Amino acid sequence: MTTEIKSLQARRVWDSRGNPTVEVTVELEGGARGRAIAPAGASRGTREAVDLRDGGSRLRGLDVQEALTNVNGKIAAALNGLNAEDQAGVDAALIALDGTPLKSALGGNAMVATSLAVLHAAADAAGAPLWKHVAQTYQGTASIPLPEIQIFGGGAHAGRRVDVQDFMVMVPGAGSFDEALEVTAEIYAAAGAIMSQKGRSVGVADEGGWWPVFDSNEEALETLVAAIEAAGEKPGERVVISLDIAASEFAEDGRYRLALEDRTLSSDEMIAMLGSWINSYPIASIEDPLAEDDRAGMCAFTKAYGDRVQIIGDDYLVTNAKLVAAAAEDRACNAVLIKVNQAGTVSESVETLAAAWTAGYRGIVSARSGETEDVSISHLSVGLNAGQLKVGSFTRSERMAKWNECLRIQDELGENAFVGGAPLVDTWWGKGRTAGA
Ligand SMILES: O=C(O)[C@@H](CO)OP(=O)(O)O
Ligand SMILES: [Mg+2]
Repeated sequence: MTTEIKSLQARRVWDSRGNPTVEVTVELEGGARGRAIAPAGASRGTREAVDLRDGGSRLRGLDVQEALTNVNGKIAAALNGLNAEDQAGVDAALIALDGTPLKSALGGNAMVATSLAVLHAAADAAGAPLWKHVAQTYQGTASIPLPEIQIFGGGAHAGRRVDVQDFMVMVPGAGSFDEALEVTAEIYAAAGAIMSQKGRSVGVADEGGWWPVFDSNEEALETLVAAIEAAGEKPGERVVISLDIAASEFAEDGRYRLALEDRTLSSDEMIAMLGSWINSYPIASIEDPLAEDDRAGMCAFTKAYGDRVQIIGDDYLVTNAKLVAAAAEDRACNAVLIKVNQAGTVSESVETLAAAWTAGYRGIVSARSGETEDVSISHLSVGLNAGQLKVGSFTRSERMAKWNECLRIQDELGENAFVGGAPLVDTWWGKGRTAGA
C-alpha cells in the first residue's frame, strides 16, 4: 500500500464549549485515511502554540476560517507526496512552513489536526489501531495509563468560582483501568450527593467535574475527602488526590490573588499554603503550583515537596522539550503534562516525553478543557507508554469517549498492561506502600 499523502481536507467542526475548531482528513495514495480534530484550552500558557482565530465580532472572534484555508492551501501543497509513515518528516515540513516560534503563521489548531490526522492515516495504512502503530513507531511497548479524573472543576473552567482549577482523584491501588474508573465513578456520585445535601448542586464545569460552590478553596478539598470516604474508601489508601492549581491564572505581578478568599499571597506564602494542604490531605500530585514565570517559586516548591508529591509542569513547560531540559537543570517539577496542541505536532510532543524520561521526569498525556469526540490522546497515552492520562470527568461525552476508548484498548492488551500505581511509587503513596504502611 502506498503511503504518500494524496490530499488534505479541512472542515469546521464544534467543540464541547460550542466553539468552532479544525478537523482535518488526510487521504494517502493507497486509499488509507486518517482524521483528527484540534482541541482548545482555556487556561493557556503564554509559551504554547497559538490557535489561529478570526471572525471579528462573529463567533466572538473564535472562528477558524484562516486555519482551514491554510490546511486546504499551503499545508496541502507542502505535504502532498510526503510519506505519512515518516511522521518526523511530515512534522518537520509543517514546522518549516510555519516558521514562527509559536505556530502563529499556520495556526497551532491547523498544525495539530494535520499532524494527528497523518498519524491516523499511517496507522490505517499499516492496518493497526492507533495505539499499536504509535508503540511500533516510537518505542515498542504499550501500557494502559493510570487515569486522573476530575471531581470538582474550578478556575477558568468554572467562571473562576474557586481559584484552584482541578480537584481530581487517582486510584493507584486499582488492579485494572476498569476498576479505577469504577472507584472514581462512586466518588464522583458521592461528591454530587454531598453537594445536593448542602443545597449546592448546580451542574458541572467545563470538564464535567461538579460546579464548585464552596466558601474557600480548602472546603473543596474537605468535600473531596468526604466524598472519597462516602464512597467507602480510606483516603490515601487506594485513592489519592491530585490538584491542578493552574496558578498562572491568578498570578498578578508576582503575587497570587485568591479571589474567593479575598487575599493575596506572596510566592513563599503560596508555597506554605500548598505545603499545609499536602500535610493535611492525601495529595500525591500537584500541577502548576506556581505561575509559569515564577521560576524561583517552582524551584523552591520542588525542593521542599518533590520527594513526596508528583509536581507537574503544564503552563510552566508547555510540552516543550527544551523547557523540560531547562527545568531538569533547575530541579523544578518532576513531571510534565503532554498536550499535543500545546506543542503543535505529534513529533514535538514525543520529543518532550523523551526529554522527560531522560531527566527522570514522568509524563502525563492530557486533554484540553475544550474537547471533542476525538480519542487520539487515549491511543497516544497507551502507545507512548506514558503511564498517566488526564481527561476531565464523567457526565460529559467528549471526556467519556476517551475513558471508554481506554477500556476497549484494555480489552485488546489485557489487564496486565495497566500500570496501576507505578507512576506514583516515588511519591509518599508508593513509599508508604513499600514500607508496608
Ligand atoms: O490546565 C489544564 O491542565 C487543562 C486541562 O484541565 O486546561 P486547559 O485546556 O483549559 O488549559
Ligand atoms: Mg493544567
